Amino acid sequence: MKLADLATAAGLPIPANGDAQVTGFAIDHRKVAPGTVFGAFPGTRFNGEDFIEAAVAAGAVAIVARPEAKVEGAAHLADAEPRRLFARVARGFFQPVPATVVAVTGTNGKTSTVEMVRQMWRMAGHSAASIGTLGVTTADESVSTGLTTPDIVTFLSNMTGLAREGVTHVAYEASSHGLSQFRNEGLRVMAGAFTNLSRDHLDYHATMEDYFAAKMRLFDEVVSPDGTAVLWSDDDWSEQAVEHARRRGLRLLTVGERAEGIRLLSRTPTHLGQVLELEHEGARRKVTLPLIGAYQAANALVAAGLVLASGGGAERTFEALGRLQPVRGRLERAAISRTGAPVYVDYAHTPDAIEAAIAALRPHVAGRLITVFGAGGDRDGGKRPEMGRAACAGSDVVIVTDDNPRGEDAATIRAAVLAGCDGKAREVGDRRAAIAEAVAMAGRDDIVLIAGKGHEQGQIIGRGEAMRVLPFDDVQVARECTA
Ligand SMILES: CC(=O)N[C@H]1[C@@H](OP(=O)(O)OP(=O)(O)OC[C@H]2O[C@@H](n3ccc(=O)[nH]c3=O)[C@H](O)[C@@H]2O)O[C@H](CO)[C@@H](O)[C@@H]1O[C@H](C)C(=O)N[C@@H](C)C(=O)N[C@H](CCC(=O)O)C(=O)O
Ligand SMILES: Nc1ncnc2c1ncn2[C@@H]1O[C@H](COP(=O)(O)OP(=O)(O)OP(=O)(O)O)[C@@H](O)[C@H]1O
Ligand SMILES: N[C@H](CCC[C@H](N)C(=O)O)C(=O)O
Ligand SMILES: [Mg+2]
Repeated sequence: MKLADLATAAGLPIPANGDAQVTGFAIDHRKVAPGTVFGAFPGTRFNGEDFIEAAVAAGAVAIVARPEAKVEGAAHLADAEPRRLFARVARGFFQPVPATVVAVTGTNGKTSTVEMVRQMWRMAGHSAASIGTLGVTTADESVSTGLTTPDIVTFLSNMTGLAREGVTHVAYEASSHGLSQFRNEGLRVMAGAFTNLSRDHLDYHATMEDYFAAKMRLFDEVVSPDGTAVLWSDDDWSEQAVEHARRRGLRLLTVGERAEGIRLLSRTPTHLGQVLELEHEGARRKVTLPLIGAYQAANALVAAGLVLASGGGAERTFEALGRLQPVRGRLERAAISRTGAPVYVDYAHTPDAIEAAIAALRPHVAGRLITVFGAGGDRDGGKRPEMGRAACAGSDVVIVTDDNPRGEDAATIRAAVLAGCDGKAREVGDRRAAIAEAVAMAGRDDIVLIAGKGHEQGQIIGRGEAMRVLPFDDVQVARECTA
């Protein structure tokens, strides 16, 4: 593909070396080969502009960078927001892409929702994939990418790879980091969903308003102008999210108790799931969801909204809700203790999520709810006491332990969590010992909740060069402790 063609498609003037063949795209200069378009972005640790010379020496034919960057020996594709321009230029190169793409943003529920959308599309006979925290998941396999939102080159090449394998439908998770760094765009997004907003990542975003604004880029810019916004209606931020979608002229599909699109009339927990009464386009429906918890009902309904917004028929879509499979590490029943207490593993790692996970289990607890959790290092420190408060308010016994201390002192993190606990929690730093203690004390009527790591396979210790990942899997450890 010629550089001139890509420039024209991106609405740019044709560069002097427009005849150059483009062979690939890179945002890391170490991945530049002859014919690469290199994106040079100022980042949090490095300034990519420092590597422009090296990229040109390695054969880059064009550099996407801010106007003030110094570029010699290659075309300078300039924009004040070079990450956005990079996505726009790359979209011409990464072809084909799946025809039906939808995205989900929100503090909690993204992974669950994209996975449910994938399952429902598959039930409708489509070749579907999801991309997010669990990696790239298709009907056959799940391949981890390390981050929730991979970098833009990985994102677009995954899309092309999936399209070449025949995948026609993709649901992806749009994290606030990903959205603010333009890591996931460059293709037509038919619908976008908003699940909720609550405290997280205030180490990266200055205020909740900034955090919300980052998420709203999904409706302001990423979803196609003729697309649909699917909005959970019952969150404190829902109305403002509706405003963003409306201002952009997107079609609206609200979902929830206060919604007009898919209205949740009632929700009745059963032993293994819940019965939902819904109203959609004037028709009342009863759905038996084989998953517990209000939060899983919310995610399932938002998923249904996305399936409808991408062309799914109502009958089939609502019927599919009854056949959803559990999402890994989200209220996953990992084991039953020797006394008969169920042990659940959940990925709750924000105050709101801990509250939601506890609320999901409460109707099923006859005795005590025993919660084991910790907070991650090198992440928003302010959420720690709030997580402690949420856990202690809703549980009968709380054990505070470690969860990926990363570059921080684990005891200091635990102390910050315990500061929200009013002396109600005990502290067991070693996560395996903490889980063992919870399981050992659980009687027949009790339930154990192990929160924070969900599907994760390791305990991250140290930072930078010193970082190590010690194998750790809450589900497996729960099984070992109950064996
Ligand atoms: C804070 C943050 O989000 N950083 C992400 C960001 O890095 P950055 O742009 O700041 O990169 P940088 O290291 O400062 O380098 C700047 C530029 O120079 C380039 N460079 C750098 C060094 C070099 O030798 N040569 C070179 O070309 C880099 O490729 C980069 O383009 O862009 C990188 C590529 O897209 C990401 O890998 C990186 O994620 C880091 C590793 C990370 O830990 N991110 C987490 C916080 C994250 O994004 N998490 C969210 C999920 C959060 C949630 O919803 O809970 C996610 O979406 O995964
Ligand atoms: N709709 C929801 N409302 C409140 N809490 C939720 C909701 N959905 C999920 N949660 C909580 O958040 C946890 C993580 O869910 P999930 O992985 O689907 O979210 P995510 O948005 O992908 O998270 P991350 O930002 O880490 O990628 C769940 O285990 C649960 O505790
Ligand atoms: N996407 C989230 C995952 C957090 C998971 C939790 N186990 C932790 O390490 O805090 C983050 O990177 O902030
Ligand atoms: Mg996720």
